[in-house]
Amino acid sequence: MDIIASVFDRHSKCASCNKLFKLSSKRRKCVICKLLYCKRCSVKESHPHLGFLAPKRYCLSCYNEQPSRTTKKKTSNGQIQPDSPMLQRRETAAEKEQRLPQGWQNMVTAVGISNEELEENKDSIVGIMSFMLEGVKPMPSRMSFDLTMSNRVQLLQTNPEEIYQIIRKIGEGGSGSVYVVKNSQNNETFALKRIRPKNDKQREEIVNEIALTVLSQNPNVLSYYESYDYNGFIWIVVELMKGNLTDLILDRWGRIPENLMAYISREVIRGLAFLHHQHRIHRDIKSDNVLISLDGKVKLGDFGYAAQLTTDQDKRHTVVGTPSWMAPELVVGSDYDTKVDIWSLGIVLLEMAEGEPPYLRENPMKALYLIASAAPPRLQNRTKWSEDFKSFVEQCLVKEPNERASSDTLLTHPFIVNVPSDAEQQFSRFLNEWAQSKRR
Ligand SMILES: Nc1ncnc2c1ncn2[C@@H]1O[C@H](COP(=O)(O)OP(=O)(O)OP(=O)(O)O)[C@@H](O)[C@H]1O
Repeated sequence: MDIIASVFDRHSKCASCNKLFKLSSKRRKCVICKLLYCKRCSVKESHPHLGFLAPKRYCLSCYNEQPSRTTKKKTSNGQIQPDSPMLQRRETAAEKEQRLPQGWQNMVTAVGISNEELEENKDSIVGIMSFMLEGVKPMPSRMSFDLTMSNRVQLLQTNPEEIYQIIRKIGEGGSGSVYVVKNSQNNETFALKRIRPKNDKQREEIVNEIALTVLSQNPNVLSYYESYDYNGFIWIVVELMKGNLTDLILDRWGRIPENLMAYISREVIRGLAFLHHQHRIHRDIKSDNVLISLDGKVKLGDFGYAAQLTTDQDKRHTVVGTPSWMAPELVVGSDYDTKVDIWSLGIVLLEMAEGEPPYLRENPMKALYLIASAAPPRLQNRTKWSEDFKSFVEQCLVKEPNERASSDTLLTHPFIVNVPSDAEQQFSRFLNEWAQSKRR
């Protein structure tokens, strides 16, 4: 009997309050410090998927010490190791609110929620907002990114011309030609980019471009279908668009209504925010790489210069891109990050308003010198444009990258928040009228 009692009626001391409690199972142990705690001095947390089948218990101090983002776990021998998201302490509404970008309230009122409703339901609205802006992925290591890349890029070795019939050539890029093609199996049309790599390095760059396109699939990024490695060429099949923003700008600059410029900017920033959340830089944002379709869609294309930041290399310093759109920190060879895309977006806005980027007519060397040394460019005609538009451009074109707005912050700027709800249809009508006028 004594033996049975000792098994079923063992008592232990709580490591926090010293109270004796009945030890019925190991679940009284804090999973972090491994000491025993009574019910009052510990927290039981359910597994997000397995629920009560796999709960974990933490003592209050280990539970509260967990920083919500980079949670670390103490092992029994006192070492610190990265932890699973499950161990993260739940953030309070006030903490969540602190993480929201400046001006988030504008975003809420823009979707028709009044200030009174916002005050009344602040906690739940803050919860929704922080969920929407969630999605910032942890930065991968070089090794894990290379592994993901090699798993996701598949180059078919068969002849693509057995499936894709070339209809006509769209254009010629620096690296290859782009064609409209028709898939003979389903009669759908696509764009096909055909490149003949000159050497192994260029081949590697093309595979990098494909990988970053594949990994960046989003409604504001050109859709990717498949690629082939056949007959000395790399063939990349992507969604067919009407053309690029440059074509529209060359014809209609200064006459694109401001609300449509805001819509185009919003779509570009949505694509950028998605890339930036994954610590990816496009590095060649310019009107040529913003593709548009007659149904009003706006997508980022050409990932030829895109780069993935990793824990091994969280900044870049290689000077790549197209001179007039390059950010000052990139031009001077300093370390740079995702903020270079924001500068380039500011230049795209100047293109839409004024027809071309600053310094386009200068010798490229002089252009780079001016970007680095002159005051940031601004919209020339100060009376023609709204305060919101001018302020938006100014927030993109800040020379100091740390002071330049991020893609998340720009999404909450009034210029973007006030984009009309039918802007996509308006843009589609505008493009169709433009296409018709060109046909005449
Ligand atoms: N998916 C697509 N749908 C429609 N047109 C496209 C598509 N992709 C590219 N184009 C057009 O084809 C032309 C050549 O594109 P490409 O990306 O090769 O040019 P590029 O940007 O000059 O190239 P690179 O940056 O490699 O020098 C451009 O006019 C571009 O707008």
